[in-house]
Amino acid sequence: MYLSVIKVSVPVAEVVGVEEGRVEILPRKSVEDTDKDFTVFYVKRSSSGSSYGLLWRLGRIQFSCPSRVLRDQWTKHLRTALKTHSPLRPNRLLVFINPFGGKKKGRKIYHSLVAPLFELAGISSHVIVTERANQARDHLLKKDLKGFDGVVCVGGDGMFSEILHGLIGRTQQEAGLSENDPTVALQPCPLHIGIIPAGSTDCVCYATVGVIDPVTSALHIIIGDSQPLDVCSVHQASALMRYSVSLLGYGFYGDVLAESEKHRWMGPLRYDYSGTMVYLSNRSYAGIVQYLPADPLLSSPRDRTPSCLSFCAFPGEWVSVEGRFRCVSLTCMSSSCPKSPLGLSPSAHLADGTGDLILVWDTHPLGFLKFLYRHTSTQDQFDLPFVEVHRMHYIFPLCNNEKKLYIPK
Ligand SMILES: Nc1ncnc2c1ncn2[C@@H]1O[C@H](COP(=O)(O)OP(=O)(O)OP(=O)(O)O)[C@@H](O)[C@H]1O
Repeated sequence: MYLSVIKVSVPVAEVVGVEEGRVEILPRKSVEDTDKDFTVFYVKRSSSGSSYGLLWRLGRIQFSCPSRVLRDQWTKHLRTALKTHSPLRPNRLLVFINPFGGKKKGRKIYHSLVAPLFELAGISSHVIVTERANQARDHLLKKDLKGFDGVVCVGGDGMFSEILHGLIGRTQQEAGLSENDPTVALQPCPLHIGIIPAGSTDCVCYATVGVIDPVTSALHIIIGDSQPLDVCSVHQASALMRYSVSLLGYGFYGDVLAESEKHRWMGPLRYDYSGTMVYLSNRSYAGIVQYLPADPLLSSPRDRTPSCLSFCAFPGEWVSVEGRFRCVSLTCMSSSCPKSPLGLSPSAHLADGTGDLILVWDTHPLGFLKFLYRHTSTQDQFDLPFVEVHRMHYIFPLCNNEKKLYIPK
């Protein structure tokens, strides 16, 4: 008889938890309370599908010791090692669940897939299921947040945006800074935001984690992973309108997002429906766009580089363009999602202080359809004569009265 030995090596930083006995956590918890055994749970990279290594699962290895005393020593030392080697792991989290996001499965996703993992990792969580829009934002602006290491959002991009506004606003309030002044240097938020995807597009989750999968996101939160993000602020007449990390759109995308809000009852399908309706209306929009370009020697939207994490400022000259556009879009990240795997701007950086400005000049409907269609494949959507893309630091979109810049909620 041959015995095959499988060697598994796991960095301590990726151990999720240690339990006495023979224990199973997902899909259901089961415990066989034996004296000499213990189970180690860890982050296991899944090899399924195209997202190799991005999809994370809960790995599990059982160990048997010659005695209970030795078993207890092992579990004690492993738990201590987890504390000392992973100081960035959260201990206490504030969780907001939007029960109406996406396919309305937020509560189920959290309680069946995420809560058991948090419990295994020794994380205590205070869960709030929202009863109205902006409840999470208001809570973060006004309530006591002492003792929390982070905020978890169970929902989609709209819910993430609420939490972003709440945390940025609270941090500036406490620092005595005015968010209405576009020249003020805002304070970074001390609390991290974790996203458990349960929305319709989950674009922020996809662009930062690489997959839309609640278990993967929960494991990233547990081991204290973090990813800085550029946040763009939009001001009008000396007042803050919104913060955004993904798409700000004038023209086609702006209209699709605005239209889709009217058909929320359709769930995720509302984007396909609204996209078709707005495309069929075949509109173009007049406007003037002024922007401050980023240094092209440092990075460009077409250099196909992976995202960088450093801030790079460039004191360049303002550029102004005017005419009729199909759409003017600004994105601070690739804005990729399952419908558009490479996103609006595939080489956009997540945290370098720049955004990508995409100008699509007025063109015939079939040309525009070609541009839209290329977002669903790996074809270069910028390689069309009526499309321009620029990496920039600041923008002044001066739209005419026809349409306003659409800023997602
Ligand atoms: N209890 C609630 N009732 C109604 N609206 C809510 C509630 N809680 C949150 N919201 C609002 O619902 C909006 C949409 O939520 P969410 O982003 O979670 O789902 P989605 O719109 O389906 O997904 P995506 O934004 O990814 O397309 C958010 O703007 C949020 O402010």
